[in-house]
Order: sequence, then C-alpha cells, then structure tokens
Amino acid sequence: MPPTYDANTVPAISVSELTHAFKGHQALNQVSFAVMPQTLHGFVGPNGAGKTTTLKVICTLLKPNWGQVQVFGHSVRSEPIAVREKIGFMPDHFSMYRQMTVFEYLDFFAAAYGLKMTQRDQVINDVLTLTDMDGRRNDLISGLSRGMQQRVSLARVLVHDPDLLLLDEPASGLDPRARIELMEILRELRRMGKTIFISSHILSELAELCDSVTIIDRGHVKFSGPMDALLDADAEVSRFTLKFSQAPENATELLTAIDGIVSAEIPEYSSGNEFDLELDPASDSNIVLSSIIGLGVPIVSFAQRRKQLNQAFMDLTTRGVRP
Ligand SMILES: Nc1ncnc2c1ncn2[C@@H]1O[C@H](COP(=O)(O)OP(=O)(O)OP(=O)(O)O)[C@@H](O)[C@H]1O
Repeated sequence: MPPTYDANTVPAISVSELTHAFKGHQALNQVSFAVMPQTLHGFVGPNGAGKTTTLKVICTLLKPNWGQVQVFGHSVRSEPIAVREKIGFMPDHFSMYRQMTVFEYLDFFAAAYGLKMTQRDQVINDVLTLTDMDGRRNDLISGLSRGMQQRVSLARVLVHDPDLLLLDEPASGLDPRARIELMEILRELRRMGKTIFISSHILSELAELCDSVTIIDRGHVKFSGPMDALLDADAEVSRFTLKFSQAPENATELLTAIDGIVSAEIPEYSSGNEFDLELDPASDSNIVLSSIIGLGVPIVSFAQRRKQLNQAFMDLTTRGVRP
C-alpha cells in the first residue's frame, strides 16, 4: 500500500506546463502531473508521445523551452546538482561496457559517484542482493542474458542510493519471466521507500504494479491520477454484466422486455448464463435489477462493466504512429 500524504507533502516529481519543441516540432505541450513520494508511477504513451523527452528534462539532460519541473522541491533549471543527487536514471538502451565483469562495471560507477574504495565493496554487494544478482559478481557482462543485463543496469542506478528511480522502458525486450522478476524487484524497492517512475508503451503491463499513472499522447497529458480512477473514469455507465445460475431458454426476450434494458446479448465464449446488458442511460440500474429479480431466476451477479485497460488506453490515445 502506498503511504498517505498531507497537503504539505512535497511531490517526488512535479511537472507544470512543460513545453518543448525540437526545431519547430512540438514534442511536449503544457504537460503537467505530479508523482508522490514512495509510489510507483507509470508514464504511458504510444511511440513518439514524449516520454523520453519528459524523462530527459526530469533528469536534467535537456533544458525545456518552457515550464517548471521539480524533483523533491529542487528545480531542474536552477538546482540541477541537487536533482542529480536524488535520481537514478536508467535509459531505454544499453550502453554497457560489455567486456567488464559485473563487479568492475558497478565499481566504475560507484567510483564515479565518489564512493570511497572502502565503501564500494559493501555497496556493490548490497545492490547485487537487491537485484537478485548475488553470485553473478564476477561474470562478464557480455555473457549475461538480456534480463540479467537489465538487472545490472538497475543495480548501477542504485549505487548512490537515490530516492527517485527514473526507468525508461525497463521491460522492453524481456521475456515474460524476466519481466515478472523485474516487477517484483521494483515492488521491493518501493517497499524500501524509493519512488519509481517507469515509462512504457503498454498500460496493462503496469496495471498491477503501479499506484498511479500518467497517460501522454502526442505531447499532451490525457490522464493523470490513481490507477483505479482511470478505470472508474472510464466505467461504461450504461453497460452491465448479468449472470444467472441457470438462464431460461427465452432469457434474451425476457430481459429486453424489461423497462430500461436496451439490449441483452450472450457474450462470445459464455456458457449461455451470462448476458451483456446495455441500459438506457436515463434508467435507474437499481430499478432494472429489481425487475430482473422479479423474473424469479436465481442471479449469480449483476455488475457494471469496467473497460479493459487496453480499451481505456486506446480510447485516450490517437491511432497511428507519430513521425
Ligand atoms: N532530438 C530530437 N530531435 C528532433 N525530434 C525529436 C528529438 N527527440 C525526440 N524528438 C521527437 O519528439 C517526439 C517525442 O519523442 P520522444 O522520444 O520523447 O517520445 P517517446 O514517447 O519516448 O517515444 P518512444 O516510445 O518511441 O521512445 C517525437 O515526435 C520525436 O520524433
């Protein structure tokens, strides 16, 4: 469970009216959202939506044309060094020194972060344990699977113990098992108090993992808030699913004869006891339910249908790939 906050809590990331163009090409347009500390926040959008550009601004690699971005209250413009101390950025591509061992690679970065030789061994052991890479310390990076290399990449961003992890498409190219294991490691890091900002093309991939989500499309924020609110906002107000324990043969006729039910259809792959109902938006679903009960057929469930995550994502974003 993510922690609760009062009004004075400083967001881990605060983005306000962020706007940026590359040679006249508008990559971000008035982008605003906030990420609270110790949460896992998904940043989702199709190709070219502006995810990497936003991430680059947050980690001080790109100066935006316009807008305010703060990390734990530090401005990326005026306090970039304070911001860098707080963040660990894992880019979407590997730029690993493949002929190094895992230890040499992590030691190199730990030294670059200014950790003393006496501390480094312990820190590297700790990050290898955290990423479940104990025993791989002396392996050559070039011999590791993509999933293992991804974990080394994650271990690298943990060596200076940042409060905020910014991960650009960390699950891309991983097989399902490596993906699940990576998600488990991210959950553990959140339990330890880290804030994790994770970008992806695929909303459903993050659904179970994330506390909150921002959906971006063509440089515009389409939704930002708790994962549940995304589904509730997208609940199909007039669509319900009804399940009888044993539907009568003429159930469709009986249901459509009820005042307020516009249509009743047996969904594909159903046993015949389940019905997708469309209600007149002006009708009261409680009254409709009373009428269904009045048919005298035992009911197993009657529930408003929520859109599938993939459908919610498709509805919020635009068709086609952005150039
Ligand atoms: N250096 C650049 N010069 C010109 N245009 C750029 C540059 N970087 C990004 N863009 C454009 O800005 C838009 C946003 O790109 P960005 O890489 O932020 O999207 P993204 O959501 O990360 O996409 P993807 O999922 O494909 O990585 C795209 O239209 C892209 O072509």
